[in-house]
Amino acid sequence: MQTKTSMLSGPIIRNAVKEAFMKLDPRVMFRNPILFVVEIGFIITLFLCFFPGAFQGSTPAWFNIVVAAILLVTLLFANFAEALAEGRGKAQADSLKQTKKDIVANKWVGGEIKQVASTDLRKGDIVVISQGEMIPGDGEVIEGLASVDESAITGESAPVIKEAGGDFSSVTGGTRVISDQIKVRITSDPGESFLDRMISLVEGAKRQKTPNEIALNTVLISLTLIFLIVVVTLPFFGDYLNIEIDVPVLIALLVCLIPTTIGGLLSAIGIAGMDRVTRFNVIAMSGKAVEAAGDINTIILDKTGTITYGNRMASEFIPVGGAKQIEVGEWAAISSMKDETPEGRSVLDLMKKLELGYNESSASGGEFIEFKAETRMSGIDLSDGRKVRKGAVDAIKRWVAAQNGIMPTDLDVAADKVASAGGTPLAVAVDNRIYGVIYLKDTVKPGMRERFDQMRQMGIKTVMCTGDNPLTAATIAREAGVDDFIAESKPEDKIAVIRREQAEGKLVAMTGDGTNDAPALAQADVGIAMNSGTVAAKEAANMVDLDSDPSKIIEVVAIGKQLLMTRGALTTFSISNDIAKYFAILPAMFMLAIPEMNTLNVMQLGSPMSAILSALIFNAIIIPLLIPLAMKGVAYKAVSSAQLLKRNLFIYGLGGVIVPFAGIKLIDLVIHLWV
Ligand SMILES: Nc1ncnc2c1ncn2[C@@H]1O[C@H](COP(=O)(O)OP(=O)(O)OP(=O)(O)O)[C@@H](O)[C@H]1O
Ligand SMILES: [K+]
Ligand SMILES: [Mg+2]
Repeated sequence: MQTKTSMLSGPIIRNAVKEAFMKLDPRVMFRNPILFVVEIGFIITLFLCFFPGAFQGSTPAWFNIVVAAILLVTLLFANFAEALAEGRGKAQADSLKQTKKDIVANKWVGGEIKQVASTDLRKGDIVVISQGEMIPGDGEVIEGLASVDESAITGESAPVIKEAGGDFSSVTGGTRVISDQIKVRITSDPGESFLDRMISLVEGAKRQKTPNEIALNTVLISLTLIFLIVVVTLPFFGDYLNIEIDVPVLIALLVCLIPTTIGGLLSAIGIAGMDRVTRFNVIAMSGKAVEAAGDINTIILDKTGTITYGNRMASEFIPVGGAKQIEVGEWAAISSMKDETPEGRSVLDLMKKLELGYNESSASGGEFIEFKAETRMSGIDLSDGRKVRKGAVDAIKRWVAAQNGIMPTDLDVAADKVASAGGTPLAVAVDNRIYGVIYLKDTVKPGMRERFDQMRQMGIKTVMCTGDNPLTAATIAREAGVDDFIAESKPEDKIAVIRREQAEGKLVAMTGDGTNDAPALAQADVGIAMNSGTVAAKEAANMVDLDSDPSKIIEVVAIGKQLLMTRGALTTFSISNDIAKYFAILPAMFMLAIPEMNTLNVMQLGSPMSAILSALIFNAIIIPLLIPLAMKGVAYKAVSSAQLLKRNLFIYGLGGVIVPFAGIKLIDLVIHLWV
């Protein structure tokens, strides 16, 4: 993202203060029933400030004024928390909007270029973009190759190559072509582009409560209702016992008992969680996706490029069946002349490094066979009829066997040697003869084992899916420390793994970038597409990683977990707080009516009135005090959910009881000087 808005910049705070007042509008307040109850309490006490005797109460006017003031401040604090969380998103949206300028697009109509406004482009339109021009909308390159500056979207200044066909064909509106020319088919209608979606997401325009949030809200509202009923019926008991209970005191009791703390912070926690993902350069299409990430049981990972660096480089030609090393190199090179994959290019690099030559002209007139994940082979059909292939050893064996070829006895030994070192063996064959093996070297990224250990401690299973052979897969799986692996898998096998896990009731996350990953990305509960990937992948996924770093899935899960933990911790804290306040206020209430009941004053508070006001003040100031925690998230540790629950219940449950006792006592010591 272009702007990394700091957490608390001046304008954001100023704006949040203003918003806090605007949100007092009952029509806005109504959406948060807990705070709405507080607002009604405020209105009643405000009325009592002017007509203290209206409900035959005996509390003095000054007491009513102070209660009304504290209630107002409580509302403002809660509104401020939400506005602050929203503010950062708005600031980001503003800078994105600047990227989204209306420009003139060169539309390709019937072989001619027509200039139209970018806002008039529709799905299916073809546009031509040349060096220096802005790409007018999201689309897919259908012709040509260009380097594109995507820094406006990704914040990454290095240009990326976009070309027709393959996994690097998608372009985003608002990015700039910095060399060459491409023809692009537009894939989104006005207002529905990636940038549009990003803006409305960070702006919170589309922010909907997630199912988890709705469930928690329902519990909190039920609690509020129960306390409301309890408090409303109290005066009747009072009448029966001949005790007069004043309305402002009842309101103070109610506000202290209902979960105002979590009610005030709940939406801030949700917004901040999404914001953390955004700052991490991942665009989540919904809050639900972020939460689902926190509940993930299984992560499906690619081997190449995710667990390993993925720059698989040819490092050795190993001859088999009596062939010579130069022959292996020669055929490997010929099969790679038009193979634009990193693997293919590395074969030609190795030839240069070994100073081996080959007859390039023998390929002329031949038909190149592109690498496909389905066939796991690439090569060329020469004009003289010979067919040259390189590819996964089992795939080449099958291809050669189909032509009644013979298997060199030392082939498996050579392949296994490469595979057991964690490398990928590619067999090289011409028609029915296998010449040897190319050793593709790849390295496991550092720190993977620690990350997978953490995942395991969190109770998450990691499954590596790879098109590679079982031995290579096993070696890398062991080295990286994943729980399980699937070798020789075709793209459709990924979707099968996901379905199998989901059938066991598990939530599954995966990353992908190709069009053939799209169904699996859609099937997964959390699908993270790489920004460099195809339009299909990005549309199927519910998150897009702007940095195109597939291993980020691990952090996204951590952020989701942290969001759920923060919500749980603050809910626990809020509810145990309310219990503590009960012990401060209830005795005070009865003492106010029957001064002889001093034994009830367990907290030894100064006077009944200062007890009530202290509890109410504490109830208000705990909200801003917890804003940093709500926004930053609780400290995160990789342990199982059960352990987490125990730990959080202990810290936030016990803390939630102790902190208000201490806080209320402290406030009472100060205000008792006057009250
Ligand atoms: N350029 C290529 N030419 C021929 N065969 C290749 C080429 N690239 C890869 N292969 C073979 O095809 C197999 C599948 O490749 P693919 O890229 O689909 O999966 P992978 O990279 O091994 O696994 P992952 O899913 O972890 O990325 C590889 O294991 C390799 O044996
Ligand atoms: K409360
Ligand atoms: Mg791959």
